[in-house]
Amino acid sequence: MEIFGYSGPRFDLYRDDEGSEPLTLGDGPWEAPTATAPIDARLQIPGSKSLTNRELVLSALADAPSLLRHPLWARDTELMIEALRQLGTKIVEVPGDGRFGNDLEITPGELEGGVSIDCGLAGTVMRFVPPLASLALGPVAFDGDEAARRRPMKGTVDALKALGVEVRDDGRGGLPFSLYGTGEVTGGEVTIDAGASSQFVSGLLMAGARFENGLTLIHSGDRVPSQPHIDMTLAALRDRGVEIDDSEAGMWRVSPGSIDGCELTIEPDLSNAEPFLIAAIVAGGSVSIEDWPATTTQVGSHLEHLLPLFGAQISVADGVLTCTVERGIAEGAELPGVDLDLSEAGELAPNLAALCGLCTTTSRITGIAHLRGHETDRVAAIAAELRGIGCEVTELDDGLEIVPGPRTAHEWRSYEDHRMATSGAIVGLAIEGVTVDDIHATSKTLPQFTQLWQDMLDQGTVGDPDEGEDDGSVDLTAFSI
Ligand SMILES: O=C(O)C1=C[C@@H](OP(=O)(O)O)[C@@H](O)[C@H](O)C1
Ligand SMILES: C=C(OP(=O)(O)O)C(=O)O
Repeated sequence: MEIFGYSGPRFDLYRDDEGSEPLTLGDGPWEAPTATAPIDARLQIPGSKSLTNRELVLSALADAPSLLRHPLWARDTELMIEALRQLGTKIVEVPGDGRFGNDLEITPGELEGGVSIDCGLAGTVMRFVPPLASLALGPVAFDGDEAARRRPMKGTVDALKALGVEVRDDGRGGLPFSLYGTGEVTGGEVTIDAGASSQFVSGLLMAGARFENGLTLIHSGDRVPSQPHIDMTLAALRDRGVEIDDSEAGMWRVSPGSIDGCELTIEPDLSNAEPFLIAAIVAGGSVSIEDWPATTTQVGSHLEHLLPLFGAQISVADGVLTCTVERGIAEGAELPGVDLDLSEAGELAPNLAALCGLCTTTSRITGIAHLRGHETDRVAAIAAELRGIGCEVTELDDGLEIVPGPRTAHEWRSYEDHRMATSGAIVGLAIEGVTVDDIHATSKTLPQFTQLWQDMLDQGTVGDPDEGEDDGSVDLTAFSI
């Protein structure tokens, strides 16, 4: 096969049509369980996708080995591991404490081309790996799922071209494309429009430290979304000894220099905790998440102030966050709608929108125009699926207006999007007869989703005499994608 001049072996990860293992989880629609009583559950959530994939990239760019404990094992992170291995990084699984699968030992190597990278549908792979691959010697081809070819890539591609890296593509600025690294990048100043994704900025900044003159990245255009994700990148770089000046809005200066190796434990994915915490609001009762970090760069921590807008009480004690409501929606609680600007926390929008669809008055979610370039056009997908359960939904320029409706049974579509799949599970708690067409989409970041969901419901209900007999723990190492 050939991708813009690159011809060599093609990736075969996760591709049924090319002889890889068939995917097993989502055969046919999944019947979303309905809540029959308030829940009382305590859960462990596997590692953060955003932290795992940043630390993998930084470990590959570092000048010494790193150890990542509790990395996320899911499609997005396995694609990242495979991409970095192909580019010359040694990544070895080592036994961890057994809770979340193996840990990872990463030894950076000379970056080498002559490979083809499967980005799947992972924004972090398609936006973080090309800047790193521009430091390799030789051609590197990039492609991904059909849906990935529709995701914006222009910020990354334009920046690499402006930095003098030879990129061959069809001019759309999307996948597929090939780049031809010479083993070094001079660096310097480059201006891009990062309005479509913060990941353009994050990917360039991480590799920028390794450019000969570092990188001064300037954003021109409307506001960059997902600022907390950029802050996460800056923090991860600084923790590894990289100097960055971000004192001027829309400009980041990364000084050239080495990136330290390190040992660290990946926090649980707080955005993946979201549907479980929302389940308490829908079913009633409480859901607790273990190992909730006291301080974090994860945008999922915004749930601590977002969920109270829906009547939840949030408490954190001894590293456990608990979301409690006195009366759940499924028990008849009537929640007024909300007005939310989610420009910083777009990744939380699909599940919150599902909750808005179960409120009793109109909600507006704004600041999410860029979600049209996520795994699917999430603005359109949320609108279509909420209409399916009887809501009246208007697509706004940068968001959605949701007028709740009669809560009718519906086959909720996932659109290959993990967060669309989990939002179907949320509405299913309150509406009998909801099925999710492809719950397997959750394998992108949480292959254990259905088991954890069922476990949450089985753990015992408030006032249940059997509560406590089963600790309800799910073996998080037992599932693979
Ligand atoms: O850098 C990251 O890890 C992410 C950045 C955000 O991307 P966008 O800025 O494209 O929304 C977020 O939505 C995505 O889930 C993860
Ligand atoms: C937008 C998301 O993913 P990605 O990292 O693929 O952009 C997401 O997880 O909500």
